[in-house]
Formats: sequence, C-alpha cells, structure tokens
Amino acid sequence: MTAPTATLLPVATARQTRARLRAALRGERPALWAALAMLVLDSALTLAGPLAIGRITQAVADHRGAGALTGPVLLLTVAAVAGALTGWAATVLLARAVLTVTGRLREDALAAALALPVDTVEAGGTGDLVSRVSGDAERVSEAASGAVGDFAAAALTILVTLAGLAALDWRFALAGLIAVPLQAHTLRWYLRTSRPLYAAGRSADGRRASALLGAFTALPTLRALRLAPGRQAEVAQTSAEAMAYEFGATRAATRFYGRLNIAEFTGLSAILLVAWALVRSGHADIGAATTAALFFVGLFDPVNTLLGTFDSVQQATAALARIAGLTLNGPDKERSSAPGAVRPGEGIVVRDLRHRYGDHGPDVLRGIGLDIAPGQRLAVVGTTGSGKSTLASLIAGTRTPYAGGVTLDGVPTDQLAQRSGESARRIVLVTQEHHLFPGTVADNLRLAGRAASAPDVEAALAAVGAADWVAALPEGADTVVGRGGTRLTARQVQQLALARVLLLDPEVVVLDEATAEAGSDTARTLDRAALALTEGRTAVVVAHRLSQAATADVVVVMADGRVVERGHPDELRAAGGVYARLWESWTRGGDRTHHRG
Ligand SMILES: Nc1ncnc2c1ncn2[C@@H]1O[C@H](COP(=O)(O)OP(=O)(O)OP(=O)(O)O)[C@@H](O)[C@H]1O
Repeated sequence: MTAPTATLLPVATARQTRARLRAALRGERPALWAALAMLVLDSALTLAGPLAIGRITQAVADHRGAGALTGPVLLLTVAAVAGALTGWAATVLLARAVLTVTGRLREDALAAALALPVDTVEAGGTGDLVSRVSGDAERVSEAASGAVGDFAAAALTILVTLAGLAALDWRFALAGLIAVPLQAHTLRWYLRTSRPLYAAGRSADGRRASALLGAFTALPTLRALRLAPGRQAEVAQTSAEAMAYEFGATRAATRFYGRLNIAEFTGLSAILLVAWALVRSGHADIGAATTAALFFVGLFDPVNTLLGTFDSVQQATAALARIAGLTLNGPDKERSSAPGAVRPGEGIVVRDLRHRYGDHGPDVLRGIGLDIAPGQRLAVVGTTGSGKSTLASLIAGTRTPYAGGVTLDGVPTDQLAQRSGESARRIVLVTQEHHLFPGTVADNLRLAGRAASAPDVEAALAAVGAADWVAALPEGADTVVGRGGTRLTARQVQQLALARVLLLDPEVVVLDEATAEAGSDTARTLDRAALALTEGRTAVVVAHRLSQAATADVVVVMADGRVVERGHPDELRAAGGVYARLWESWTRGGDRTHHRG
C-alpha cells in the first residue's frame, strides 16, 4: 500500500467536526430524546420472549397442565404488539431527526464548497471536492440513517438485558460480563487497525476522483497528443491504491467478527456453567436458567451490532471530518489578511499585494499598492502576462493573496467572497468564462436575484444592449436558451452575464473580459454594456482593449507584476511614457490588440 499523500483541501479536527455536528443538530434534540424513550421501551419488551419461554419450560418441568401456558402466551402477545408500536414510533422519530440533520450537513457542505477560494480548489483538486460533497456526504447520510438508530437500540438492549440477568440472579449477570474484557480488547484492536485505514481510504478515493476528473477534463488534449495511456496508468494506480485500502479494511472487519465469536462462546459457556451450578444447588430453577441462557443468546446480535456500527460510525466520522474541512478554508486562511476594523466609505485599499501560483511559483505580483475611492473607475492596462487578471481576481477576493491584502471598507475582500448573502455580493468579478445555465433568458438573469420582476429583467437587458435580440427570440425573455434550447453567440452570452450582474447590483464591479476583437461591432457593444455596468459604482476594469481605459478616472499600467505608471488617461497620454506608447500603437489601427502582446 502506498503511503497516502496529504490532500490539500483541509480535514477538520475531531473538535471542529463535533462543533459542526452540534450546529446541525439544532432544534432536533426533543425528537431525539423522544426516540430514545421509545427505544428503551422497545428493548424492555424484547425480554418478554425469554421470560415466557423460561416460564413454559418450568411449567413443563413441573408437569403442570395446559392452563399454565396462558400467562406466558398472553405476555408474548402483548409484548409483540407493544414492541411493534414502540419500534415503529422510534424509527419514525429517529428518521425525521436524522434526515433533517443530514440534509443540513449536505447543504452546508455544498455552500462551503461553492464559497471556497479559487486557489484552494485549484490546489486541492476539483475531484477531491466532488468526492467530499458526493461520496463523503452519502457515507454520512447512510451511517446516520442506519447506524445511529441501530447503535442506540443495541446499546439500550444490552443494558436492559444485563439488568434482566441481574434480576434473575446476580451471578448470571457476572457470568455474562466475562465476555466484556474480550469484546473490549477486540474493539480496541479493531479501532486501532481500521481508523487509519478508513481515513487513508477516503483520501485515496479523493485522489482517484481527482485523477479521473483531470483525465476527463483534458480528454481532447490527451487524444490529440496521444497521451491517454499515460493518464490511464495514473488512474489505474490511484484506483489500485483505493482498492488496497478497501481490502485492508475488509480483512480487519472479518478478523474482528471472528474474535467476537470467541467472546460469545466464552460468555455462553460461563452462563451455562453458572446455571448448572445454581440449579444443582437449588438457587435457581430450570425456568430461570433457561431465561438466563436465552437472555445471553439474545445479546449476540446487539453486541455485534453495537461493535459493528463502530465501523460505519468511524467511516462516517472520517467522511464528516472531510466535509467539515470544507468550511475551514485551509492553509489560505493563514495567508488571508487579518480582519481589521470596518471603515465605511474607505473604498478599496490594496497594500503591498504579492501573489504567486502554487507555493513555489515565481512572484507574478510584486508589491502593488492602490487606493480606489468609492465610485471611482480604475482601468488596468499592460502587456500579456503582466498580472492584470491576477490583480483583478485578488481585488475581487476570489483568490487569496500570497502576501499583503485588499480591503473594501476595511474588510479583506477574500473574506467577503466566502460569506453568504448580501455581503458576499458587495463585490463581483466578471470574466469571459460564463456559463449559460439550463433555462430561459429570464431564469439566467434571475440567478442573480430571484425576486427580479419582468420590468427589472427587461431594463437590465436594455442596459447591456440585449433588448432587441432577446425580443426577437421565439418567446422573448421566456425562451429556453443554451443546451437543448436556442443557441446563443459568445457575445450574447456575455451580454446576459453583464445583465445578470446589473441585477445583482454590487457596490463594486471588477471586469476582466477579453473575448471581443478590438474595433469590431461586438467589442463596441460589449464596451457600452460594460460602461453601463460600471455606471454609479466603484469599478476596476482590466482594459484588454485600450478603448476601455480611455473613459476611466485613473489608469494603472502594469509590467512584470508591478505598477509602472498611474494617472488620468489624458495625462498619461500626454506624458509620453508606456501608456502613451501603447495608446499610439493601438490607435494606429490594424494592431489594436498590440498591448496584449
Ligand atoms: N492559474 C495560474 N497558474 C499558474 N500561473 C498563472 C496562472 N494564471 C496566471 N498565471 C501566470 O501569472 C502571470 C500573470 O498572469 P495574468 O493572467 O494575471 O496576466 P495578464 O496581464 O492578465 O495577462 P493577459 O492579458 O494575457 O490575460 C503570467 O506569467 C501567467 O502565466
């Protein structure tokens, strides 16, 4: 078995996992207590069977008539009916509470996954993330709906049965307890062996999912370059690792149950010996001895269930720790700027901002300082690879800086992005990577705000210059678009994305979109749409086309991860520096994308 390499998405500690579970349990405690009460009753009723059979045995031993059977048979009947009722009530109460709690855990995991910073996901691997919100969440749900109830029922049955044994004769209870040290030893051995196997197994699953997802995502390239066999080998290796852990865990479980059988044998032998001695010495009758032996045999299943559910509980705990880990934000949290005092009206402050991709990559931003006042429009220009997009994503807070920080009114923007609700939407990043979600044009816009009225949707479409073509669609804004519907052009998808942001109405918009060819109709339409979006709010625009910079309040020119010029676009043009040269070559025409390299 290959030693597992640490996954980069964090895993919660036991204490953090418990806190998460407690939070998910809110409001469900009364139902859980009621279920527990039903389980106690149910366990007590299971003792009726051995008691009745003991009485019947005694009646036969005493050569009593058939009338002696009435009592035991009545007891069996009443216990069977009552047991069915209490069992049903316990199952329903437990299921309701457990389904609610696991539902919450799943939702929280998904919300946390969607709020993860881009660089955390890139570092940890999308596959690991998918395996946490699907496989791990499934494991927790399964264990919670099966193991929790089984565990509680088994524990209570064991306690009630031991009390029953003691009520017959304390020596029966003592004989039964002989099995306990063996069982405890077996359990300790099992936990020690299987716990690391399960944790490593879940990580191996995550790596396998990562390898698979990586191969699927890169399929066209792998085919084109004939690299598929290499990736196949990687998938096969991660698969073999995951299987090796599964085998290890199964081997441990088989040995575990084998050792439990030895404990059962020892306990039952002790009970029979004690029964023989007590009956012989006249301290117990045949009926009581039969009941005691049946009580003990009745313990086999609950003991196996109790100890066996540790298995599922352990797997679920490992899975839960991985799910809870999603809310921790990992190593990036340490890097994130410390939250300072909230300073309303301060705007965006960028201080000594540095960034590198991966822990060992070169610095792509080398100490940037900027102040962007509320309502100001800042354009960022520079050659390809100078760090414009990196700066944009750090300002928007979708990435976490390697050093330094970006704050909006005193709050680090990478922390804003991880919050839910309105505060997360104070700042929005628009790139050219847009998804058209399955649904109508209006649905796609309402993703931003469910409550947006039809006139709001129309106004947003008009503002980005999309009103005409949307009106020309078969059913206007109610036309289904994207896969399975009307296909849209890249420009149209981009316009919908901009309209969506208009409905979101963020305080700050960071624009980094570069699909359009400069000078084209599309570029002009999108420039106008972007301008509409920046109207009345703070804006940072990565000017892939210099026309986007001309209307800015301030332009910063970047080169090699640094700001080399800053000022009003007209001043910079007059100053004859880098910006002026870029502007000159751009306006010479024919070479309007020159500044992008
Ligand atoms: N995800 C990434 N992983 C590793 N390196 C990256 C990543 N994204 C960008 N880089 C590198 O960081 C540097 C800055 O890239 P960035 O995209 O910020 O520049 P840019 O000025 O926006 O370029 P362009 O105009 O081509 O978009 C480049 O050297 C680039 O190769």
